[in-house]
Amino acid sequence: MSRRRYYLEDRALDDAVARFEAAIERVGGLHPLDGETVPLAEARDRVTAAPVWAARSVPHYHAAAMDGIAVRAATTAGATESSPLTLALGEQAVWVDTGDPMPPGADAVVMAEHVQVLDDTTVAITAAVAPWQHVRPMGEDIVATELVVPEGVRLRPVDLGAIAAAGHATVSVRRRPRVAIIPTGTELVTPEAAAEREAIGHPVRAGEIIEFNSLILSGMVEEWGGLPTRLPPVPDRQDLLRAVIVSAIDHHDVIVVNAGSSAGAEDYTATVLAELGEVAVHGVAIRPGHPVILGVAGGKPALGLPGYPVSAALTAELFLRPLLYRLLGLTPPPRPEVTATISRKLLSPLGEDEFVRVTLGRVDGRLIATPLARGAGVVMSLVRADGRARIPRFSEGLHAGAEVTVELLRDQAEIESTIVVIGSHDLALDLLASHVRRAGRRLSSANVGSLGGLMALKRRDAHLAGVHLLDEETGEYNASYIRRLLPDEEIVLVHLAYREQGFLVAPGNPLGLSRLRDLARPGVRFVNRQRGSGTRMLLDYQLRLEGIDPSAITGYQREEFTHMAVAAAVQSGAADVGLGISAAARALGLAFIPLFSERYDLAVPRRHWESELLAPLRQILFESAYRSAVESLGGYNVDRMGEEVRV
Ligand SMILES: Nc1nc2c(c(=O)[nH]1)N[C@H]1C(S)=C(S)[C@@H](COP(=O)(O)OP(=O)(O)OC[C@H]3O[C@@H](n4cnc5c(N)ncnc54)[C@H](O)[C@@H]3O)O[C@H]1N2
Ligand code: MOO
Repeated sequence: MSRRRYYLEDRALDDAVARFEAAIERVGGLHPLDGETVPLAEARDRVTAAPVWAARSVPHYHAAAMDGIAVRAATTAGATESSPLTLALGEQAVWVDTGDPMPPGADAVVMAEHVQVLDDTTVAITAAVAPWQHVRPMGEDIVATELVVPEGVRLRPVDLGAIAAAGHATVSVRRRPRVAIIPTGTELVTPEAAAEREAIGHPVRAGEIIEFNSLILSGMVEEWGGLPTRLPPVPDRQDLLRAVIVSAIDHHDVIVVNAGSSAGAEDYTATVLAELGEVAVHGVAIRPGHPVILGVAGGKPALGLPGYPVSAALTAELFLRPLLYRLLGLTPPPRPEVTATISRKLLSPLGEDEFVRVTLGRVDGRLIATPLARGAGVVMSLVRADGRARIPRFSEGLHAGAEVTVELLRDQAEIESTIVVIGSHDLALDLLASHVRRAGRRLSSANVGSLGGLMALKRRDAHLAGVHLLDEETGEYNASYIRRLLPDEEIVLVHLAYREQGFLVAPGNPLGLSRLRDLARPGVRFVNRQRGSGTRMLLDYQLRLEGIDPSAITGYQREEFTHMAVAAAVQSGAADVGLGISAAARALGLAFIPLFSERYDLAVPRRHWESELLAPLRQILFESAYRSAVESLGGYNVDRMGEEVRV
């Protein structure tokens, strides 16, 4: 068996699009789909297939616009507060309500406020009216035959209202492009099957993956106006994949196969599409999304999107979205763009257009773009993204502080209400993000460690930093670092919580570990955190206090980079004990032996601390709802939350 059948191409993005279009032309091209008539109540977001002309006028008769008396304007001349004019009811004046048809001969309405009833047959008016005053003449709103909405409009609620007013009960809209979404991969388990298995104690195993790309892709198709069919995952077998695609071709306008796009032994997408039509492109010089396949199958456009979720979503946006718009007779609208300052250096390979997801927030008047994780498998980078920066293929990247154009993926108003937090990550901060939302703020946090957070404050890239830095000389938290790193800034150091650090051990604590000194016991295998991490500083400080020699600890040299990695080492049995937070123990079902309490603070430049933007946050720190939510995370003490600490 040859594992690598061929090498992927490296087509430039515009060249790839041109080849894809040429292949579609060869099978007859893409034409706007036929119109279909639908009831107005079902037509929201659909695209008009023809102009809508008014079948009648609105209003379709002259209508009183106020409650009062309908009159001939000429008969009211000279009436004022001081010299009222008497009119005979029935002859010169007729009572009308707003919306009533005007009686024959009347051309204006005197508002009830200017009418005094003298007796059953006469009224006095205290104001004159001009012709057509307080009347909505026929056709004021819509004139029969006028254009209500043109062809190619995505119908909004107000459009539907106007179409109904203009005398229609239905509207002709383009048929929605039907898109077959075919996830492939023997390892895929539907979310429903995974939940059922979890419930009966057979959770998904290593190597099995919950199938979620089809949810992302079908949601995107719907947003773009298409009608997705999410097919069940197809195992990696060429005959099965072929059969599913063949049957999908008959009932769909576009075929999307997800995964099996690269050069693995079980990547059949390109082979099958080539059998059923033509592969015009396999491999585009973009990142992520490189192995994308573009072609036709059974006379329909067919795409093989890479399996990694970020790659799948990006290639759908680049190559599928324009197709759907064309089938709807539309040009895809460009996304709104902003210019932002990139907060970190971004290296990008020459030769590829790279699309980097960023978060955005306005700090000191500048829009700051912070790059998110770049891995194509990190779906959370899509969840967190506020925008997407494109690093062109002839660029090697951006230096920190450079200007970058960002396509917006979120409403700009929401971005403007964002509190930017950079620093050490903590669950209490995640909870804070939920609580500030109720006050109309958004908290976006980037995890770069405590020192990184303080450096971000120095560069004015963040509103605040989450920090837990132990001064190993004095045992003091945070203040000395702030004095040293930010000597020119007035920083408010606000206490958030004490959080427990302790041993992460196997359930039941089989080795009976309870004190720091136990790490030096023979036969105990430790797993350490990397130098520079807050947890490592805490360990080294405590070892020194207790006079324990690190070289007596088996495994002291073995370093992991996160709490979760330490917990995983203990869970797998590769180590007996590590130092970390209780949340990591809980996540992997380990036991937790609390040992120390470390202080986690927020460092906030005073001008931000006192800003309108942070006002809700200042308040939330004193609300029992937030405090008790943090406490129920377990392993936190919130007694001094909100206290300002001397720097
Ligand atoms: N030797 C090479 N290996 C890879 C290359 C390459 O050029 N040469 N390209 C890499 C790149 S870049 C990408 S992107 C991926 C694309 O791979 P496939 O399209 O063949 O996809 P899979 O390998 O089947 O899956 C990748 C990854 O994504 C998960 N996945 C797949 N489908 C779904 C789904 N519907 N829902 C959720 N997750 C899904 C899958 O389990 C894998 O973890 O190839 C690289 N390798
Ligand atoms: O090009 Mo792949 O799509 O980066 O992960």
